[in-house]
Amino acid sequence: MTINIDGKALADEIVQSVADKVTLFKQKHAITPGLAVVLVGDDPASGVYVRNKIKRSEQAGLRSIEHRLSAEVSQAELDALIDALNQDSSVHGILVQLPLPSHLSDKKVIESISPAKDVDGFHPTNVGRLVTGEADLIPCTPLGCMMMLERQFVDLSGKHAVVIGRSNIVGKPMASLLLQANCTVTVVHSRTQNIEALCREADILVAAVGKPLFVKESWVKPGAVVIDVGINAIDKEVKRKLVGDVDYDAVFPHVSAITPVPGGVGPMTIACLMQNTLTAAECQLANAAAEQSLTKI
Ligand SMILES: NC(=O)C1=CN([C@@H]2O[C@H](COP(=O)(O)OP(=O)(O)OC[C@H]3O[C@@H](n4cnc5c(N)ncnc54)[C@H](OP(=O)(O)O)[C@@H]3O)[C@@H](O)[C@H]2O)C=CC1
Ligand SMILES: Nc1nc(=O)c2c([nH]1)NC[C@@H]1CN(c3ccc(C(=O)N[C@@H](CCC(=O)O)C(=O)O)cc3)C=[N+]21
Ligand SMILES: [Mg+2]
Repeated sequence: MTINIDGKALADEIVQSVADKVTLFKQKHAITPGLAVVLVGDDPASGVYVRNKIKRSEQAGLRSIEHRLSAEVSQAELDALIDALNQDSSVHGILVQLPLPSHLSDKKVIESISPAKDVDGFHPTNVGRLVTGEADLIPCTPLGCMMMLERQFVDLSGKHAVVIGRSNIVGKPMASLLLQANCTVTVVHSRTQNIEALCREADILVAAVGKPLFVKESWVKPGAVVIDVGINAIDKEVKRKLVGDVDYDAVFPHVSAITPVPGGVGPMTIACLMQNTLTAAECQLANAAAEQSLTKI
């Protein structure tokens, strides 16, 4: 019997546990953790994502602040906004929705966010800490995938994990976390030879390709656990439909567990964003307290 890994249900649990911790945090410090989301332009696909973020922030008891900028905003204007958010002590987390329009630099923006407020975990400082295993802020999508895997396995140690995709936001951090969890990790990408055979070796297969229904049943080892990160909008009889990078129906009978799309990794990403916002607020308060006690000496 194959298990459908219900990301929505697990996300509900995580958001509830964040909400409980936020209640305690507010009682103790009289501060509400704040998350600032910056959206440039109006990409229709980001609409649902942003609505879900706002809904989840409310459930978690966080303050969510939105900044919607025109698609024509200049790099200097965007830099000024991020600077202001870095300075604003009521903002604990900053997320700039990527990718940005082509006249703006993703890299420049990522590097301008204070590492302490970088709830995406994309700043080079946080990427370095992730690789050395000492990160507080871990990229939300890979973190959500790890939580689902940890539910599925007693121990990830020694499992062969194959990650399809090597982007900075999903594939690379995912590979780092799996390695940290003592998996043997293979990363495959568009230049990989014999990709199907490599994937068929996987005990854990993580697909982050961005190609609808890319992974077929012949790509999976019987009994494998499959995590489908892909979110691809396809048009089906006028209605927009979301499908993953994995051909769920074809793969399902052969594997021991698989995440659906929608309702899998997506909701977990947002739940982890809530958790990272609380973590960021906790770390900022602890750092402020440490600085205070230093100035007293
Ligand atoms: N559920 C969630 O919360 C999130 C979902 N996503 C979704 O995950 C998917 C991946 O996102 P992201 O990592 O940003 O995508 P990118 O486009 O940045 O990266 C895709 C990766 O897949 C590889 N790839 C592309 N084509 C092939 C191929 N034919 N064979 C093998 N490898 C290939 C690329 O290889 P190369 O490097 O050689 O070009 C690249 O490394 C998308 O569908 C995205 O929408 C993304 C973020 C969050
Ligand atoms: N700085 C930055 N950080 C990100 O984390 C980031 C980003 N930019 N840019 C875009 C991608 C994509 N992404 C998604 C998160 C949740 C869902 C999600 O909740 N999906 C729901 C369904 C949504 C629907 O119904 O359309 C699901 O899969 O069930 C989708 C996509 C985060 N990203
Ligand atoms: Mg760009």
